[in-house]
Amino acid sequence: MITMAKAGRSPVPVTIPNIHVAAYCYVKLFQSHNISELLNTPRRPLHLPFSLQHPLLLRASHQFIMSENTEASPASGSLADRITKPDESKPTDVSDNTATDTSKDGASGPGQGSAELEEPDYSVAVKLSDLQADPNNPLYSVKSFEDLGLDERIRRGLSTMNFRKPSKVQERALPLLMSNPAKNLIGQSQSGTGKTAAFVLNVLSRLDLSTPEMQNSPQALILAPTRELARQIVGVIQVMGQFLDGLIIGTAVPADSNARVSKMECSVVVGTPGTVQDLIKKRAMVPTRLKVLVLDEADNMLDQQGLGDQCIRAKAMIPRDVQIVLFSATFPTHVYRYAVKFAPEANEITLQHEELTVDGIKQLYMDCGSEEEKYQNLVQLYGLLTVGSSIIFVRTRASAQEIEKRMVAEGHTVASLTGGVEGSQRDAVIDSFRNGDAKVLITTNVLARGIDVSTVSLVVNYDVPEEYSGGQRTNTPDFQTYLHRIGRTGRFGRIGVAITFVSNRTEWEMLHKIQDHFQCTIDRIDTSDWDEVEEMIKKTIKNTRAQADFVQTN
Ligand SMILES: Nc1ncnc2c1ncn2[C@@H]1O[C@H](COP(=O)(O)OP(=O)(O)OP(=O)(O)O)[C@@H](O)[C@H]1O
Repeated sequence: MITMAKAGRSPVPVTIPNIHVAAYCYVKLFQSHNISELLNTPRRPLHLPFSLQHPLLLRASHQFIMSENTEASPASGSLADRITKPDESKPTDVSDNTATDTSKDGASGPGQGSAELEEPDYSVAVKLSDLQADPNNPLYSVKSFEDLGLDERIRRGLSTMNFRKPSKVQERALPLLMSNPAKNLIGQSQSGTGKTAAFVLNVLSRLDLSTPEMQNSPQALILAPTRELARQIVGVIQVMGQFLDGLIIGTAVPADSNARVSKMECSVVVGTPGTVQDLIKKRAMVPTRLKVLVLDEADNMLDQQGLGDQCIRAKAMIPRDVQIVLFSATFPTHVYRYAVKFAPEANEITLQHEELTVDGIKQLYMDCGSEEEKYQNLVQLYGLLTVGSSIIFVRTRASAQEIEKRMVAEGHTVASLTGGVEGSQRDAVIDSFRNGDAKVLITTNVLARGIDVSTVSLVVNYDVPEEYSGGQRTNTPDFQTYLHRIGRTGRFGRIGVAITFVSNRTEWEMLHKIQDHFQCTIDRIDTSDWDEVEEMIKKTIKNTRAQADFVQTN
């Protein structure tokens, strides 16, 4: 039996004969978008005898979704119906996916169920503690940070960050990482589930800060694909390690053209592979005391078409017996085969690609009749983009600049960040996005990975992410980049919306391949009624779980 309570009223009993009927109702609620309300207002609780995350309910719901999807025909008037001609558009500009960019330290190319349940006023308060108590959730753990054997000073750092319980990847990875003798690790977990803390906690636990000499000797090296991600990791270490006396952190990212090379006299170095290699060559960094090498976004870092060469060369310059730690949300087969060689005899935490999408991210797509209609739809969405913060991903640097220019000229406040600008300018843009001064950021794949800004409630894929070969588009979806891009929202149990624009048959087909690959549902937004579109998206992104100050309760 399911009992529902409306604010100020007694619970209304609704008899649900079995889990399948409950699942049907659940799915229908989800599809009618009432789920955002269900998950929304804590003042109007819906009491369920089992959690919305109950494994049986989820499995049965999934079966309903799958069966409905296989029966469903494309929405009438949708792009699938309209398009008869192949795409004739061709790229005219360098993308931030190309090898040219990666060599510059940029990221690689990158219902209705039961009538009773239809009540739109009902809602469930889902707290982080509920998510962390559900064995099927990636944030679940049975252990505490104390159980994981972390130093008390490090746990104090975690407390200041309001980390109460580890996530699944932290709980599983930390004992493997911290055991002695140290073993290599290949770790995979969904976006926004706390991989950074997993490797930072291991690094901090392994440092010897007993003498000034050791404090000034790099003992851990963390490599990331972009300066923005490297700087973000430095920020995490600073807060997590704030009670460790003598901890010195060095940032090794490309300097502006006229800047002097600085010496890495620090205990931990975080940087991009090309710059670290340069520093070692110039003896500005002495790697002899390194104990740990971490590659964040490891599949991107080891991809032979991207940063692979630089990482191999950097590894060749450091002691052979370092612990090698590789983390990412994605490990495509061809990179995984290489990763096991890069990190021999590693312990492994891996996932199937069907397990990779994050439940809190509502995936949608929008039919756009043309490239110009994409722009017009983006402008229509502007009010929603600024409810929280949003990131708009485009294919090329030129289109990022062009869209920014047009929107600014029309009086909208937007910023853009691409690999084509100097470091300090990039730092200023990302910092203003992080502190909320800039709420709409137009970017390329350079920011697709790792960037953690909890206020991001909306991601727009202005272009479907696509694989490149020899600098040319291949009409093949870039599954990994899609997942990383949408993962900029829905961080650590929050809720977000990801909208992908499709303007031709090729893009529509790529989107369907993405849906099949991840076995997820990407719903079409009907743009014939913008008020309804706005209402639906607003409900989700105004959800309590979408808020930046998402309260964590025990
Ligand atoms: N145990 C925890 N309790 C509460 N919040 C946490 C915990 N671990 C991590 N977080 C927060 O979760 C957010 C996402 O973490 P993080 O950036 O490490 O994710 P990730 O798994 O590396 O994601 P991505 O694959 O996108 O790089 C961060 O804001 C982080 O502060």
